Amino acid sequence: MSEARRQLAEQLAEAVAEALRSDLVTRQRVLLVVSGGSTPVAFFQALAVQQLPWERVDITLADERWVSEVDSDSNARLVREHLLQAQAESATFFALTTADGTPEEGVDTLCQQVETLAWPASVVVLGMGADGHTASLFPDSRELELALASDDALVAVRTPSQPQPRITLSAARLHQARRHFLHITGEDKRQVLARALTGDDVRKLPIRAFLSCPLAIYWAP
Ligand SMILES: O=C(O)[C@H](O)[C@@H](O)[C@H](O)[C@H](O)COP(=O)(O)O
Repeated sequence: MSEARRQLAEQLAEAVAEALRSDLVTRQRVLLVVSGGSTPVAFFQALAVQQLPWERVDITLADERWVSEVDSDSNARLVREHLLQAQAESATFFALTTADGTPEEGVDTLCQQVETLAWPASVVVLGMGADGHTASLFPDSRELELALASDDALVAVRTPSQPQPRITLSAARLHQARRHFLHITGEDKRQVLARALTGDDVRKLPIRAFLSCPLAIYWAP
């Protein structure tokens, strides 16, 4: 990893930890929503060693691949291996899968259970793909319009560009947060973000759904 990306991960971890500490002054419990993929690993590792009352922190995912938690593609596995460690080990993690065979079968149960978390989230940390997707709001997904419009907390998603079915927090639920961060790296994603900032069709670049509210963009080359 480049020094710039390591510094970015550290700075994002410090900002997220400070946001959680600030909300913990007035709230008994707080919620952190994180994204999966490959970018967050260094951020997770830097956040895990931050000093704060992690036993009062709920953590869940912005989205999940509908796979077993032992699968290398599992975002829950990524969180358990890199974030629920060190000081952050005592946080409460809410995974976005059930024993059901498909997200369509599990989504209603998860929609009920997810309400037990400390909404509105103190922090949502979004990633972004080269196609402008964020969470599992994919431009080529049949469920994109539903996920952009639904008031449900979670939506089951299938998309040709991804090997597994997915479940995602809806845009509405992702918007229900006090702070939003976008964590991206590299020139390709910088160019996609630049396009997203200049256009308005959210169906082509779903990250646009989060460009009309304050968004702290953490980018490094
Ligand atoms: O489940 C996921 O894949 C993530 O939640 C997804 O939205 C991710 O943030 C982007 O795909 C970027 O992924 P990378 O960090 O691997 O580029």
